[in-house]
Amino acid sequence: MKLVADSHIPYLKGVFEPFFDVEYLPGHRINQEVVKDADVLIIRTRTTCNQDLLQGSRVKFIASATIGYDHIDTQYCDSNGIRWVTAPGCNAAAVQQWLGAALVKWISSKHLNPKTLTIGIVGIGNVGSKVVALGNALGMNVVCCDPPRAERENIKSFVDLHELLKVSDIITFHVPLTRAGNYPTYHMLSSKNLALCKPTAYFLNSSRGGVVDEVALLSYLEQNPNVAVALDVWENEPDLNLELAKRCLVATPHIAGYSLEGKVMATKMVVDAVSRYFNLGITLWWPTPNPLTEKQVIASAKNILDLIGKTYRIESDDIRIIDKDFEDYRNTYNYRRDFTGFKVLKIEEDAEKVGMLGFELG
Ligand SMILES: NC(=O)C1=CN([C@@H]2O[C@H](COP(=O)(O)OP(=O)(O)OC[C@H]3O[C@@H](n4cnc5c(N)ncnc54)[C@H](O)[C@@H]3O)[C@@H](O)[C@H]2O)C=CC1
Ligand SMILES: O=C(O)C(=O)[C@H](O)COP(=O)(O)O
Repeated sequence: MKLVADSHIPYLKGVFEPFFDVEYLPGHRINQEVVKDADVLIIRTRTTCNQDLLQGSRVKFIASATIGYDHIDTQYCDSNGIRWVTAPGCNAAAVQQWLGAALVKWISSKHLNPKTLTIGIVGIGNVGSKVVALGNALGMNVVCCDPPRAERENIKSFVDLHELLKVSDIITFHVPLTRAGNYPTYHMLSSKNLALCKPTAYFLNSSRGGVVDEVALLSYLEQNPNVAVALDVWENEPDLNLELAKRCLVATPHIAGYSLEGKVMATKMVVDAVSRYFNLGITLWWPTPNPLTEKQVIASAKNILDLIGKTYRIESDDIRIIDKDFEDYRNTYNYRRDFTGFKVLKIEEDAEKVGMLGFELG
């Protein structure tokens, strides 16, 4: 059997060679020709798995080493007997850290007190829940919107999107990109919705580019100079809306999820999934040596904001200073450690909140 894998999934090489003919290719080069005699695909966001790619192939199993799956035509797969899986939650802590670092940058540049701010979180899944914890740890007023969950779980404390947009100082999106269903997210930050927001708000998007209408956001920014924006995801990656990027406080090339922990976990989840599906007997797989066994040590921090800043300087990933193109930067990224990769020896304030964010205190 043949397995085709994205060559930029770390720690995968060697794992499946005893069981399959394995071919590694950059995600965008996994095309119909390559896939036609493949049985398994292990992919990232860079391979669009739809009828064009899959029709006439032998593929029966697709594992994506990602949280999001808008690059998979799930309907086509389901109706053609192709099983597909993802890696839910794998890099949620990395996105939480990106968000934290983007908040630190805004709060410190404006000399704000986090305790006076309301954070509106859209999408309370694996990532959104970690952002709730972050907001709570910073003493913010936290407002949540997730209509699918509110409906399914009868949650009364969630508000609707319009309400969230009106009351929030910080508005952050953690939803899948969807164009159909009862609650589509495509362009949910539209010019109509922007008009409801405070003219001093901070908008953050680390979910998918299409969630924000970039044309509407740019024009809103031009009319509201006190608005701030942090974007990690873009409508036409890797082609950027450079005008919008120029006006952002934070502009990064889709690396919010790029922690060492997130990447190891994503690979582990796809390895386990392929092993289970094909009964390969690979159990308790971790890379050897496991790069996560050693934590990085932070000797001391003043408070949570200082601690976050010590784990990640988001400026270093700014699209306007990096000397590589978008995809090259991602493909050669030096995966950072997220909060779970740090041990904190001493913190002057907020010690009781450190554990809430996944740090080890010791
Ligand atoms: N920038 C990056 O590197 C990364 C981006 N992502 C993106 O973040 C998204 C969210 O990730 P997770 O939290 O792990 O996904 P998740 O599936 O755990 O949670 C998504 C939540 O959004 C909710 N939702 C769906 N439609 C909604 C709507 N119209 N309004 C409000 N809420 C809605 C769902 O009910 C669910 O609770 C992923 O789908 C992915 O596209 C994920 C990881 C890394
Ligand atoms: O997990 C997701 O969803 C993401 O957006 C990833 O962080 C992006 O990862 P790649 O598959 O593009 O490496």
